[in-house]
Amino acid sequence: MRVGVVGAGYVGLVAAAGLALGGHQTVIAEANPSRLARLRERRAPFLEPGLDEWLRRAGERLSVVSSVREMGPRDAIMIAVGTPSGVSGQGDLTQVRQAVEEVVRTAAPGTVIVMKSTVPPGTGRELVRQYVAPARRGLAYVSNPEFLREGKALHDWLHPDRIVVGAEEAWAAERVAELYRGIDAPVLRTDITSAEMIKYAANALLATKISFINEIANLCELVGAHIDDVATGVGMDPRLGPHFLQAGIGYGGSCFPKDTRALYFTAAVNGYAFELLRAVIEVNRRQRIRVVHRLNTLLGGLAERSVAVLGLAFKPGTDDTRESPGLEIARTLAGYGAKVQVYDPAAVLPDSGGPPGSPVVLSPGLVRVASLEDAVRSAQAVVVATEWPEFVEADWERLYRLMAAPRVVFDGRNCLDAARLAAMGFRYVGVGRRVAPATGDADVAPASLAEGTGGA
Ligand SMILES: NC(=O)c1ccc[n+]([C@@H]2O[C@H](COP(=O)([O-])OP(=O)(O)OC[C@H]3O[C@@H](n4cnc5c(N)ncnc54)[C@H](O)[C@@H]3O)[C@@H](O)[C@H]2O)c1
Ligand SMILES: O=c1ccn([C@@H]2O[C@H](COP(=O)(O)OP(=O)(O)O[C@H]3O[C@H](CO)[C@@H](O)[C@H](O)[C@H]3O)[C@@H](O)[C@H]2O)c(=O)[nH]1
Repeated sequence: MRVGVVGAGYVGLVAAAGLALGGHQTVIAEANPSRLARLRERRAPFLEPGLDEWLRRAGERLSVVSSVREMGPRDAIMIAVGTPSGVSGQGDLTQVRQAVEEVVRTAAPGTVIVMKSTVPPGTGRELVRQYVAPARRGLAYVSNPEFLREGKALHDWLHPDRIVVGAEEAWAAERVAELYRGIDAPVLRTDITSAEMIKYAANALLATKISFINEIANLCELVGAHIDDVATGVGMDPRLGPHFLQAGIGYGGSCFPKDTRALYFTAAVNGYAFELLRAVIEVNRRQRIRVVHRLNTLLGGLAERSVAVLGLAFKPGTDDTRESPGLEIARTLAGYGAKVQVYDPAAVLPDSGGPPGSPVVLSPGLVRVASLEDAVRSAQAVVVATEWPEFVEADWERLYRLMAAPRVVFDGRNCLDAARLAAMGFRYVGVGRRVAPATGDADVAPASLAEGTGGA
């Protein structure tokens, strides 16, 4: 088939490369000049393991243009543009509206418009009414939400749990299912609005699991239970499952924060107060503040204290810093007068042009440094915000020597060996984790259990 893709973000680019490798003649339109330049060199404009290789392998079957009108006639055009949070938390549909308008204006009769962007339930119906139906050119609109994860996007493209196709016309749904020929996954046919809702409900439920386990972890600290064992035991029930029960400083990224807010907003404008989702969002916000509260207690204040924050990417395996917990915590600490050094092996900050080779001052009191050692040197406390292997496998004895007293390690991802670090003399603090007191250091466990547990 001749396929077009609008927008070369994670979803658009992975889809375009995947469709080309699946045998479709694919053209991708990207409006951002720097992203476009990278694509023309067959390089992905962001970190996604294996994607450069896919772009090379796609060869002639994948071409790159700067706008929708250069695409030529297509059987299907996928829209994969951004849907960020608007000022009130609603899904900002500016890019989507513009893309749909361009497609409707230029597409050949009979083109199927495939919505890959995450748009609030009800959006597709409105777009059809406003743009697609009045064009009267036999265009069809299909909702086809995407469930891939950053860092594992190629695997997820090839092995999706399901392909959701929300359509009014059977021929259009069949054409979309045909795009995925060769991919072994169940195809779920629904109406447009239900397909849109599936995407939000899935993300909201995953976010709920995270906030739930974080609240259980906070409670573990108060009653003296160990979240690692609790999560393992809970996850052994197949009705609950072991996934998304990792306690820590909460979820970040380009999807969960904005999609939970957008669903909450959609409920609100439809006259429904989605209380459970409100709590999920609030718990996630507090989880980040708790770190600041805990350090404030353990360091006897924050002003002039030296803190290293390790991890700016919202999770390992990506360079994406959208809604990064580490970045927010670092900014908050600096705002309270701490001297904060941040380090991340891959993260790209939009305003500083990428990973630095030398220290970059991000704002007063907040410096991004180029190595783990530089970050922790003279730091009184370290916050592990992203569980990069470089941090998990670090020589913590060496880091101990570089740091200054009281050598607090706040393990925001529960990814370090708590007992080992405590035995080395660190003041280890996890999220819902009990630490056995090291010999001769009996205050480690009570301190990590007793302080900062009030829901900041
Ligand atoms: N990032 C993910 O892991 C993920 C996973 C599933 C779903 N989604 C959803 O997919 C959508 C895209 O998110 P993303 O993170 O992949 O992308 P993104 O927001 O990083 O990038 C979107 C791209 O579209 C381009 N663009 C916007 N309007 C355009 C136009 N008219 N013509 C050409 N290019 C245009 C922008 O320049 C930008 O490069 C969002 O709705 C998101 O919620 C994202
Ligand atoms: O048990 C867990 C699991 C995840 N996280 C955090 O949750 C965030 C999101 O993680 P993940 O889901 O792996 O990353 P994304 O790439 O944002 O993918 C999510 O968001 C995408 C965009 O909608 C969806 O397509 C995916 O299915 C959905 O997993 C990250 O900050 C993680 O650190 C936790 O705190 N605890």
